Amino acid sequence: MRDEVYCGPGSGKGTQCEKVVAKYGYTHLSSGDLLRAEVASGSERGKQLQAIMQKGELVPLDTVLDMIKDAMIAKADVSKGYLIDGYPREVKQGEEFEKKIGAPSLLLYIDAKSETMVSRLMKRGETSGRADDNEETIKKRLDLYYKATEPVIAFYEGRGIVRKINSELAVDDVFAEVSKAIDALK
Ligand SMILES: Nc1nc2c(ncn2[C@@H]2O[C@H](COP(=O)(O)OP(=O)(O)OP(=O)(O)O)[C@@H](O)[C@H]2O)c(=O)[nH]1
Ligand SMILES: O=c1ccn([C@@H]2O[C@H](COP(=O)(O)OP(=O)(O)O)[C@@H](O)[C@H]2O)c(=O)[nH]1
Ligand SMILES: [Mg+2]
Repeated sequence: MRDEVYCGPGSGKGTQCEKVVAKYGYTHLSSGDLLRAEVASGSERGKQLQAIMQKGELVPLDTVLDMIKDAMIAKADVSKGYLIDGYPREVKQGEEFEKKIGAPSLLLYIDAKSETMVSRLMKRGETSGRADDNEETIKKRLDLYYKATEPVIAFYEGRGIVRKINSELAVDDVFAEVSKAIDALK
């Protein structure tokens, strides 16, 4: 079983994923976290990634797919299922994922207004230390989200696996809706 959590920057996907892992025990893979771990390692590849992420652009498709695939394989023996956070970022990435790995069973679309996403990220930026939590990069991330990433939702809507969840509510109320969507799979 494989779920994807999907939505704009700052909509709260990381927050909801943590709660899903605590309740359901899935293996959480955040493409953004995997990329940040590579940056933190100080490797040559990490330096190139940092430059892309600081600008709010997308890292090449194969790089991210390889990282996700390696992380999935590393957990294959013990995993109860995978929760993939913030991926695919563009339709082509989703197509490649299906060719190399498989099709997801549920797509959670955690939806918030763009003003909400911006204000959450600006607030998070006060303490996160993330190089991309600043006004200029947030604007680019949002633009790219609407241009490249939102079409991914339409792509999966055609398969009937999208569950849209309003994340303007308090965290626990959002999670109640997320839980319902996951329980409906069983
Ligand atoms: N009020 C409210 N705040 C939330 C909710 N979910 C997340 N937040 C806050 O919004 C900020 C962003 O949440 P994250 O879970 O880090 O967002 P994300 O979607 O993972 O964002 P990226 O890491 O940029 O992809 C955090 O500082 C949270 O405290 C929610 O449901 N309600
Ligand atoms: O599949 C991915 C996931 C992330 N990123 C890069 O990593 C950054 C942070 O991603 P994350 O999901 O952590 O945060 P978001 O942009 O959703 O706020 C993005 O802006 C991109 O530069 C990427 O290129 N491909
Ligand atoms: Mg996150």
